[in-house]
Amino acid sequence: MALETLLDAIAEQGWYVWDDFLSLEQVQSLRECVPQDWYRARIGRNDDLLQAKAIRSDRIQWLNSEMGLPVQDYLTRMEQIRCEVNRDFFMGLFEYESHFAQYQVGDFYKKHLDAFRGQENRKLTTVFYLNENWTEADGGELKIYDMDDQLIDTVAPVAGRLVVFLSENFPHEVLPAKAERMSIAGWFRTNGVTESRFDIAH
Ligand SMILES: O=C(O)CCC(=O)C(=O)O
Ligand SMILES: [Fe+2]
Repeated sequence: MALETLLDAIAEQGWYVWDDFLSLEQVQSLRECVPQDWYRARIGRNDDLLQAKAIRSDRIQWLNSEMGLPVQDYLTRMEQIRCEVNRDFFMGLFEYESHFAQYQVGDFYKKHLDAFRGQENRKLTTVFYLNENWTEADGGELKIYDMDDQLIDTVAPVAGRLVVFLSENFPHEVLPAKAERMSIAGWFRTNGVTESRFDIAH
């Protein structure tokens, strides 16, 4: 069962690429839920926009279950992963936040860690790709590094593929897209302390 393979890989190496997590049909119905009103992505809760633009240039829209059944189904699958990971690793993952991301031609996301300062409660990252007919000429690969800055893998953003990794352990970057690139990025979070404040649901 694929979920067990994911859990084994997280235990052994901390990351996993799950091909055909969803079928092309499911990808298509998710794409139909993608909203039109995008806004510029930020890099933290309190960052300034100019600084953010130098680091990432994609546009995002946070997922919510009112976007339709395919989105609800996606969130249900993430909930299953959350429960299994908690059962196996006692990670205490508390909730999941996720957004659609749209990279237009030239858009990128420079190397970063998802668990940024002041928000160390992002523990497990997921990225799901919605790009049918992706070819190498379309760019936008995800490069994953270890903490010694050694390249671990270069992942093509092909439709149906889910990438999962420990948020605190793997710097990564998105190479400039040469064609429109769509994804759902998400994070399982623990309850925690944010900027020295007890933070029960943020
Ligand atoms: O889209 C990707 O491949 C990764 C996106 C990412 O790193 C992020 O949104 O934090
Ligand atoms: Fe990231």
